[in-house]
Amino acid sequence: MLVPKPLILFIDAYDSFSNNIISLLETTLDVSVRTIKIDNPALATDAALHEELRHYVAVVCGPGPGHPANEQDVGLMRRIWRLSERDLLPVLGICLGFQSLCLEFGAEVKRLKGPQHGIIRRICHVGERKTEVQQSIFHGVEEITATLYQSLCADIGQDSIDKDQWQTKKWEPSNRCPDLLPLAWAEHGLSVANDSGVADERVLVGVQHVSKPFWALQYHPESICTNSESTNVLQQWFNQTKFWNQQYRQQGLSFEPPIQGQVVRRESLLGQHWNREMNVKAMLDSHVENDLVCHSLMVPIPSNASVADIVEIVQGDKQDRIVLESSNCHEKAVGTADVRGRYSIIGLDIEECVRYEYTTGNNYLTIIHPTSTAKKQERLSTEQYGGIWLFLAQHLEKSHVASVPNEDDSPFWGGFMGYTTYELGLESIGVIPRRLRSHHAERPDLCFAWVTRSLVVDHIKNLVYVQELAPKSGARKAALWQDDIRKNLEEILFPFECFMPNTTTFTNLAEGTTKEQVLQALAKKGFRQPCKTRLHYAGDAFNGITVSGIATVTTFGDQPSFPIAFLLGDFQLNGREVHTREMSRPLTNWKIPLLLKELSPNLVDSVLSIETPQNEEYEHKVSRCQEYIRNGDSYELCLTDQTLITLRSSPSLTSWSLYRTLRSRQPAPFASYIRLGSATLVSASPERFLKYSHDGKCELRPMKGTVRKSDQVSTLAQATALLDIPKEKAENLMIVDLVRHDLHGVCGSGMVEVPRLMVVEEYASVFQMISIVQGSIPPSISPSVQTHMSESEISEAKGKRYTGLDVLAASLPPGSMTGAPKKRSCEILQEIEEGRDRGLYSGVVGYMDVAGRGDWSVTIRCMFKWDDEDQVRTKDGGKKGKGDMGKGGMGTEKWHVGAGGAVTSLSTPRGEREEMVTKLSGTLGLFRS
Ligand SMILES: C=C(O[C@@H]1C=C(C(=O)O)C=C[C@H]1O)C(=O)O
Ligand SMILES: NC(=O)CC[C@H](N)C(=O)O
Repeated sequence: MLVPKPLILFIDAYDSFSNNIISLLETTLDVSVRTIKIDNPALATDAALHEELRHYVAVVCGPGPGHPANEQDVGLMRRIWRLSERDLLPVLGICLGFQSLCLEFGAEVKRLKGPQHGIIRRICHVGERKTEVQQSIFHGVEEITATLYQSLCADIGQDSIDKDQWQTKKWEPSNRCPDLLPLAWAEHGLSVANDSGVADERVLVGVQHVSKPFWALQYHPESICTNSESTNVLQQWFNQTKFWNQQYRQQGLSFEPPIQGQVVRRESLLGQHWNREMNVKAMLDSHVENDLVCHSLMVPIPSNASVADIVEIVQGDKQDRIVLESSNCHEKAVGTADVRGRYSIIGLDIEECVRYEYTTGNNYLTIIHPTSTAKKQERLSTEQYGGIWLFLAQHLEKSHVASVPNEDDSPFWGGFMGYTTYELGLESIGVIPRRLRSHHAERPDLCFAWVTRSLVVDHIKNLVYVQELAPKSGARKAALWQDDIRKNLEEILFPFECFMPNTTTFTNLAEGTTKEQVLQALAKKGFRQPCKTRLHYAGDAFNGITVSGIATVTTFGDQPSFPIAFLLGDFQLNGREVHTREMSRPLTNWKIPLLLKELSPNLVDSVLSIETPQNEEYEHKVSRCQEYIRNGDSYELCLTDQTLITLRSSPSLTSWSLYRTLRSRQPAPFASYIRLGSATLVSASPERFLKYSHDGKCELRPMKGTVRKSDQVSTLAQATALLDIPKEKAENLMIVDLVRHDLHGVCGSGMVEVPRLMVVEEYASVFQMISIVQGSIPPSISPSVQTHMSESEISEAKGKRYTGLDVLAASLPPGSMTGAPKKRSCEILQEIEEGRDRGLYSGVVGYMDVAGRGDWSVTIRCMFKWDDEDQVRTKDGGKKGKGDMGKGGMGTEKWHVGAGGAVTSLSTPRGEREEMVTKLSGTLGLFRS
C-alpha cells in the first residue's frame, strides 16, 4: 500500500526562488510540498485557512519582494503568526517570511546600509557553540556559507549591545523582543573570499520563537551557492516539527479534500488541454497532415561555405526568410570551440508556409494561409483553441513524427520557427503590457511559421541536410525537389574548393561601367554561362550602383562553366573611394564579404537620424532601479532602453544586406535573420535561452556579466579576472537561481542541475559570463507503475505528458532580461522604461520541431523593425504599401535597437550606462564610419 508522505504548505510571495526551496524540502525531507500564493482568494476567511492548514504537518513562509509591513506583500503570512493554540502548527520563515515573523514579535524591519543580493556570506550560528543551552535547528550543524538576498533586516536591538558583551549576549533575546531567540548572524568581521563586505556590522539571520513552533532564516538555503551544510538545518527543523506535532498539536491531520495547495509542477499544456476537453482536433485535422516524416538528403559542402551564400542560392529573390545562423562557426581565432555554434537552420519558402500570429490582450489566434491558397485568414477564439501555448502543444502533438532522432542527426526536421516578443512573456507571468491599442493588430507578439522545407547546415560535418516534412507517400516528390536543391548547391559552392584562383585580368572598366557590360565582357571572353548566381551576388552589390574610375574585373576558375567575376583595384562605388586588392585570402571568405565590407560605408549615408538614450536620463533610471532595490522591491533589475535609427531606404539597402554586414562584423552563435509577417529582425545574439531534446532534457544558458574588449582587456584571463568580483558574480548567481526556479516548475523537485557556473566566454567584441542550468522532464509514467496501469490509463498519462514547450511557456520572458524576482521586477521596469514596448528585443527566436526538440535564443544585440512604421514613397510621390524596401521604393524605415544590463545595489549609474553603450555599439557600428 502506498503511504502518502506528510504534507508541508509553502506560502509563496511571488518570489523567483520559491520552487528551489520546494525542491530542496522535497529532496531533503521525506515530504510532499504543496504551495499557495499569499493572496489566494480561496483562503480569505479564517475558517477556510484553518481548514486548509489541517492537511499539513508544517508551513514554510517563503521569500519575496517588498516589505513585511505591507499587507499585500506578505498576505497570508501574518495570519499564520496569529493562529490560536487550537490551529497552531510549526512554521519556518525564509527571508520575507523571516522578516514577517520578526516584525510580528516586536522587531523593527529596516533597510540595510548595503543591500545583499546574491552575496555569499559565512553564517555564524548557535550550533557552532558546542554549549548551546537548548537544542536548536542549528544543532550539530557545521560551517555554513550561504547566499543572501535581502535589502531589509530585522533589528531586535542588536545595535544597542556593547561590543565587549556581544559574544555572549548575541544568543539571548533582547529586551525589545523577548519572544525572539537569535540563532544566527552575518557579521561584518566574518567575510569570505569575494564577499562584498557587509556595511552593516551585524545582521540577524536565524531566529526562533521562545514558546511557539516558529523558526526563521534570513538566508537562502536553496541557492546554488549555499553550501550543503544548510540542508542539515532543514533536517533539524523537521525533527523539531515532528516532535512538536506529537507533543502539542491540537488538530488532527486531515486527509479529506478539498485542498487548495498545489504541487510545484504546473499542469502540463497537454494535460490542460486533455482536462478541458477542448476540441481543436477537427481544426487541426484540416491543417496538419498525418503520417509525417522528414525526407532528408545530405549534401556535402565546402568547409568554408557561407550560410548567407547558401540562403541566396536556394532562396533567390524570396523576401520572407528565417535564418538561424551560427555565424561564428568559422571564427577559429575567437573564443573556444564550445562557444561556436554547430548548426545553422534555414526555413525555406516561408511565403508558402502557414503562419500563426497572436497578439497579447487579444483573445484570438490568427492563422494566415499562404497566398497561393484560396483561404486567406482564419481567426480562432480562445474558447476554440484554449490559449496560445495549449494550441501550439496540441498542434505539435498532432504532427509529432514517430521516429526518434539521434544525437548526431539534424536537430530540426520541420515544425514551428519564429519569434516571440518580450510582451508575450509579460502576459504569461500576469503582467499586462501597457501598449497602445492601435498597434495590436499589426504587431504580433508571437509569430511562427509552420516550416516544412528546410536546410540544416552542420558546420562540423560540412554538410547540409535538405529536408522536407511530408507524408510518407510524398517521398518521390520530395526527392525531385531535393535533387534540384542539391544541384544548385553543388554548382555554386564547389568551384571554390575545386579550382585555385587563376586570375586573368581581362579588361579595364571605363567610367560608368554597368553590370550588363560586365556580363557582356565576360560572355565575349568565352564564358558559356554568365555566372548566374555569382553575378547575382555581385548584383546585390552592383545593382543600381555606378562604378567609376579604374577597376579591374578579374575572373577565377579555369573552366568556362564556373566563371566568377568581381572588381579589383581603386575605384568608386556610389561616389565613394573603394580599394580592393586583397588577393591572399581563400576565395569564399573574401569575395562577397569584401565587396560588402567596402559597401558598408553606404549604410552611413542611409542614416537619417539615430536617437540614442540620453546619458543623464539613463543614469537617473539606474538610480531609480537602485532605489527600488534598497526598498526591498527587487534584487536585480535588467534595465534597458531603446535607440531608434531612421534609415533612408535605397535599392542597395535591404534588411538582408544589413544582416550580411552584421553577421560578418559580429559573428555570434545565435545570429538570426527573420523577415516574417510584419517584422524584420537582424540579430547577432550570443545568448542561448533554452534548448530541449525529444526526451525532455532542457538546458538554459543565462548570460550575465559583460566586459568590452579593448587594448587593456584583450584576453580571456584578463576578462575572467575582471568579472571575478561580487557585483558580477551576484548578477549571474541571481539569474541562475531564478532559472532553476523556472525549470523546477516544470521538471519537478530534484530534476535541475547547474553543470557550469559563471564561466567567461569570448565573443567578437565582448567577453560574457555564462552559466548552464539543466533540467530533465521525468517520463510520464515510471516503468514500475506502468505494470499496474490499464491501457487507457497509460494512454491518458502519455497524452498529458510534459514537453519542452512547457518549459518555454513557463520561462518567458528570459530571466536574464528581467531581473529577480521576475514578476515584481517586470512591473518596476515597465514603470521605469515608461511602458515602452521592448518588442522583439528581449524576446526569443528559434524553433520547435516535430520530433519534440527546440532551441531558442534571447533576442539581444539586434535591430528590428515593424512594417507599419515604414514610410514608403513611390516614384510618383504617393505612399506605397508597407514592407521591405529592397524592391526599389524610396522612403524611410525605423529600426529599434534595445540595449541594457542588470542593475544591482553594487552598480554605478555611470558603469551601467557604459555597459549599455557597449552592448549597443556592436549594432550601431554598422552605421558609423
Ligand atoms: C540586456 C542585454 O544583455 C543581457 C544582459 C547582460 C548583462 O547584464 O551582463 C548580458 C547578456 C544579456 O542577458 C543587452 O544585450 O542589451
Ligand atoms: N529574499 C527576500 O525574501 C527579500 C525580502 C525583502 N524584500 C528584502 O529585500 O529584504
